[in-house]
Amino acid sequence: MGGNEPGLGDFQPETGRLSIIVLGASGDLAKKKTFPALFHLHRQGFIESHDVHIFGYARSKMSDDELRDRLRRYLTPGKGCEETHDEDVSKFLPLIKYVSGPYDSEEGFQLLDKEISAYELSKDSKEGSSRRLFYFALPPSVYPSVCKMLKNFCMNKSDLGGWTRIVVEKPFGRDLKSAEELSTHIGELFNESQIYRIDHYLGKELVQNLLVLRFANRMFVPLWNHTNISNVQIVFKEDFGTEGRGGYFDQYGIIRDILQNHLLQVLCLVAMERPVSLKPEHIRDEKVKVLQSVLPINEDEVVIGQYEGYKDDPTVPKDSNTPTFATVVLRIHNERWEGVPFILKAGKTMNSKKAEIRVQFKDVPGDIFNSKGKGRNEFVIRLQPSEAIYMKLTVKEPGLEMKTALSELDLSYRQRYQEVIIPEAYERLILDTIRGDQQHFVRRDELKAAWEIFTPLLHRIDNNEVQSLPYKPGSRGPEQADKLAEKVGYVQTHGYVWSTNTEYR
Ligand SMILES: NC(=O)C1=CN([C@@H]2O[C@H](COP(=O)(O)OP(=O)(O)OC[C@H]3O[C@@H](n4cnc5c(N)ncnc54)[C@H](OP(=O)(O)O)[C@@H]3O)[C@@H](O)[C@H]2O)C=CC1
Ligand SMILES: O=C1O[C@H](COP(=O)(O)O)[C@@H](O)[C@H](O)[C@H]1O
Repeated sequence: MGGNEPGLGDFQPETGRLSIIVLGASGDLAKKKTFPALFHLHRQGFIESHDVHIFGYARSKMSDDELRDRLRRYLTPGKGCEETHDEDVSKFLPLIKYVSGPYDSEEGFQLLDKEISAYELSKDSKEGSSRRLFYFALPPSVYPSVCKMLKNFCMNKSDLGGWTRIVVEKPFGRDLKSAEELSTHIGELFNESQIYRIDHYLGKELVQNLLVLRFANRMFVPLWNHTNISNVQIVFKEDFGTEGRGGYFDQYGIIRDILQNHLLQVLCLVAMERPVSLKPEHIRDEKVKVLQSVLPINEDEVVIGQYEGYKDDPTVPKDSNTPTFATVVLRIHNERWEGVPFILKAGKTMNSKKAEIRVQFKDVPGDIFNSKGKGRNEFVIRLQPSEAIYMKLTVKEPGLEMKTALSELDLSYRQRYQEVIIPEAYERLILDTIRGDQQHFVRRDELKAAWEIFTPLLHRIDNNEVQSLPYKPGSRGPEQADKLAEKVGYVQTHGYVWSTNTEYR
């Protein structure tokens, strides 16, 4: 296969030029996420002007300068880089060249290859030593034709230590069958080691911290199981709706958009066993085992909802049953997690914007302080906004009396790491792709196992056999969802006040 991947152990220094090709360069993802991530990598010196060229490819007709002008306003200064920003932008934008063409035309991709080769040769790069990274900022419907075109016309030629890698975005299929068809198709053209299935939640700072927290802290090791943990919630909330993306969103819904990928990936990292090492395959092996241990979803442990006003969007069908909210309880059938509900919850147009993992511990047996009902121990990892890790503990209230209260051990990143710039998820993941590290990407068997979990439920929703309940924009979602969480064991803390600062609420 053109563009071989060196195997572990036969490392070859990378000397060839790097071309990063953003397919779908005129689109939303490209301008909001992909190009800004490349800009920040360039600004920090992770990709350098003498070594890299960036190509945008899309159907729209425009010049290099038109694309650069479009992108300019999305390139925001990093923390502390305000003064050099204009200079940073003026060094970055000239690296971008635009090629226009359809996604299924030989001529378009031949032209793209010609432009990439011309750049490589202009830099004295030997044929076969060049590195080509194709980023699919595209709808999945065109993946098959684009993969075929790349394979036929745009691969790194021969085998002098160069490579060709593709980064594919979600949605990767609509269900098990379509995802497997897509995987088979792409798998016939590219090796698994060339395919980087991106899930940007795996690039978030606190998601990357999960393995360290779990496996580098002795105090968690004996506690992390069904003997001590009552339930785990993994929550994603947005306080805005589909905002003009209604037509797109309606084909997928919140389960395909958030639960099947982002929240399930987080669940894997919370629930997996200790990997043999940090090698990508060892980590991914353990994640697959978790997914394969998830029991079929019980519909009594599902609440789906749709916010009122969703169907006012003219691109959404008037009879749509697509959920914009879902709470789904997953149960992992293994020695560690038997009996512990993993409550996955996601919603649009909710009362707040946040993503967090909340591990709730069981009540203390033989409690002598009568503290039951005042709140349980919780270990909370807030992924966003304002990254934080905190632990809710029962302590003695200061004073002469022996009264207990809930307080916290608090690691707020903004206070603790004041000078640190936390990289954007996309920045980190693109850099991983350049470095050939697949640890934070989804392997084919993981993807399959993830679709196996949700496909039966999704088909029933698609067939209107499970109904979305209405909920008010700005609310907590259908009240049945809170009732479900309570039924499976979550105990809400009443009256706990952490701070008067409303920023976090
Ligand atoms: N370092 C930091 O930044 C720290 C911040 N804090 C802040 O203090 C505040 C309180 O902390 P904490 O208790 O952890 O978080 P919250 O008060 O946000 O929520 C506690 C839990 O109660 C749930 N809940 C809220 N209302 C209801 C309801 N009506 N029915 C059922 N469940 C409900 C929440 O669910 P849901 O997720 O669905 O809303 C969440 O799981 C938060 O704003 C938190 O961010 C606390 C400690 C440290
Ligand atoms: O993948 C998606 O994620 C975003 C939310 O990402 P975040 O990093 O801001 O949490 C969501 O808005 C979008 O619907 C979904 O497709």
